[in-house]
Amino acid sequence: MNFTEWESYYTEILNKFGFPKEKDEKTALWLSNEFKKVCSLENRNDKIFSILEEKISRRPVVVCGNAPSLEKEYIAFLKEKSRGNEIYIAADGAATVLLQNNRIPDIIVTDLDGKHPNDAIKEIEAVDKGALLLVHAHGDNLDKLEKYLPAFSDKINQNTIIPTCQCRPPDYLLNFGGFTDGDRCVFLADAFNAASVVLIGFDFKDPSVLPLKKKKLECAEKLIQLIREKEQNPEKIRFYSEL
Ligand SMILES: Nc1ncnc2c1ncn2[C@@H]1O[C@H](COP(=O)(O)OP(=O)(O)OP(=O)(O)O)[C@@H](O)[C@H]1O
Ligand SMILES: Nc1nc2c(c(=O)[nH]1)N=C(CO)CN2
Repeated sequence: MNFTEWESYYTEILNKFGFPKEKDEKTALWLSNEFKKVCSLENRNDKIFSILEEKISRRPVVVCGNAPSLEKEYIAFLKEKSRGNEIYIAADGAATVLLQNNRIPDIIVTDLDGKHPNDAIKEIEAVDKGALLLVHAHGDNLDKLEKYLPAFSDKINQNTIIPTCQCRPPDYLLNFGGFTDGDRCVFLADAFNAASVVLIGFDFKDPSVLPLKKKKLECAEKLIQLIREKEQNPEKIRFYSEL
């Protein structure tokens, strides 16, 4: 979804959470400047788009959310449903769970704000092993970006680290739509025309989450539903429980 289409959903989310747009824009600009220091803007978006297209287009995709059910569903998916040719897109802390199960995610979508402090360290490890990292700027993660971005500095120039935001994107940043890391994985797969998307590790009724996370998960559920309704083929995006 491009920004023009995304903007009305974005405004609704800002109002729902009381997040100021200016704070999102400030972090996005900071991230843009970090990229400006080390790489040229010329042809950059073309390169990034072709990298993502090569990874995702016409491929079966497994999107991994980080609900407590993730590990069990991953093991069951591998045993019972996988054809062995899927690419894995992990939402933030889901990357840690995949790594613990000997799977390097192909792509990680993160705001570096996962529930375990170790998640960002594991994401750095996954990038060293070949994962692409979509690193997200929003109004409440500037501190995390400042802390962890230096660990990726040698990769910024190699198009392995792709900066994203939820506001209107400044130079270098991309916005495919979506809010939480998990639903943004689905927006990404949809933007690059995945052949199919299976979601594992999504539990919108998880009783263990705190109220703010619960509210964020409500948004994630609605946004995933929105993408599913836009899809001409209703079978294309399915939760594990629907397989
Ligand atoms: N029950 C759940 N608990 C946590 N995450 C879930 C759950 N169900 C789905 N998810 C998805 O997994 C993603 C990754 O969650 P994680 O807790 O690792 O990161 P997070 O940085 O806290 O997520 P976010 O910042 O997007 O809220 C979430 O963005 C959400 O979309
Ligand atoms: N400003 C702001 N934006 C967000 C936030 C957040 O806490 N603040 N959290 C998100 C997913 O957790 C996504 N976007």
